[in-house]
Amino acid sequence: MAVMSAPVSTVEEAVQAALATVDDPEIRRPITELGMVRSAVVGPDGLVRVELLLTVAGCPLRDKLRTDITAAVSAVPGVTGVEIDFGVMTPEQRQSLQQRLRGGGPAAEEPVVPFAQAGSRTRVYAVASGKGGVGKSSVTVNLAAALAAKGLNVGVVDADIYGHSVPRMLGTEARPTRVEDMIMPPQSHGVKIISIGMFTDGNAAVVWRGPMLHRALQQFLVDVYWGDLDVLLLDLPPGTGDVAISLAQLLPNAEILVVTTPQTAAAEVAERAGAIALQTHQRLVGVVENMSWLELPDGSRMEVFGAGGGTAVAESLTRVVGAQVPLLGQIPLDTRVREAGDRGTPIVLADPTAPASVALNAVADRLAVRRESLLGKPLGLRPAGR
Ligand SMILES: Nc1ncnc2c1ncn2[C@@H]1O[C@H](COP(=O)(O)OP(=O)(O)OP(=O)(O)O)[C@@H](O)[C@H]1O
Repeated sequence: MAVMSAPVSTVEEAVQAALATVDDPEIRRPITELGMVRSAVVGPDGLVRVELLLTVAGCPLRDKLRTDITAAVSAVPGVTGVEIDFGVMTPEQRQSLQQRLRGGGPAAEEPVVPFAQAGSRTRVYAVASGKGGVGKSSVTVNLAAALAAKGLNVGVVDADIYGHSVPRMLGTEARPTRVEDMIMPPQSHGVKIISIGMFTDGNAAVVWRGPMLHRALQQFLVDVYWGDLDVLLLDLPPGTGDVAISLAQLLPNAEILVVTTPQTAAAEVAERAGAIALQTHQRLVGVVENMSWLELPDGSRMEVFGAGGGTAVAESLTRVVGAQVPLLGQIPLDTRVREAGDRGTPIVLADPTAPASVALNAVADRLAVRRESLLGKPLGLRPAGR
């Protein structure tokens, strides 16, 4: 009995379906949806020729695309081999991709910050500290990694003009790529990252004056393709300055998370952060005390930097703003926090059972709650007994 080969159209459909499972590594949407598959032809011998259009010439992720496409298409029954020809999108094709990513509409006249729109479901947290070196960036990257590990879509804007240590702490040296005037953020440990350091060559000390900084921040929020984020964290420079004011203008709905050590001149920090929040009408989501104590081998705690700073800041802020500002957590001093950061894998991922990780995860849990109000929304209740 002759063996019937599957009709070609079916194989072609299956190849299309297989291609639709391949995401562009940067944009994280199916290549078929992005208009990147120019053609996919199945030859009579079962050899599939795919013509793929890259968004930019010399796309660094070309090999990854090749591997992913080959794996997906080879798995289709009837396919004997896969050949991929790479081309590059024309400016028109890139423009139409950009429009598709922006939701169909033409580019707006006025830059629109998606997270500041009324319907935005993204919770925005600006992580601030009174002074440098208290572990603001460490807290930011650990919260980001913890939230991503919980399955949330998370982005981080590293706006710390003095430090920009976020990419290193999250283990990426990748540079963002551009599609027309959209910027694709690198991703690491499931977190999308844009850092002010990615736009300055090497470690060149750049003097960021107010207007320039405002434009940079605006670009990070408007031109970066963040996709649908659940949480956006911003690592602010220490102290209060131009960035805080820009932030308030660009993201009036951002909530401020204050990081302090037990020793910090609590009243002073609280007063300053509180005054800014009052001026800008931003909500203070809470205080994280970092470097709270060092656990000694006998289980006792050594309070290296004193005690009570976090509570004092939270109480003082509560008084200043007239609304409850909670102490969200106390993170112990632990050399593993620094080592994990230096290695590019935050401690919440590298050593999830360490007390510092447990404390950071508990803070992340409190921040993970969706901003959506329940008013007028279906509650999705299940029948009793299920
Ligand atoms: N809980 C902790 N235990 C041990 N080391 C820590 C802890 N938190 C932060 N560190 C270390 O302290 C140093 C300063 O932390 P980090 O860079 O996060 O602070 P920062 O407030 O963001 O500083 P800046 O704003 O000056 O960049 C880093 O080397 C970091 O690894």
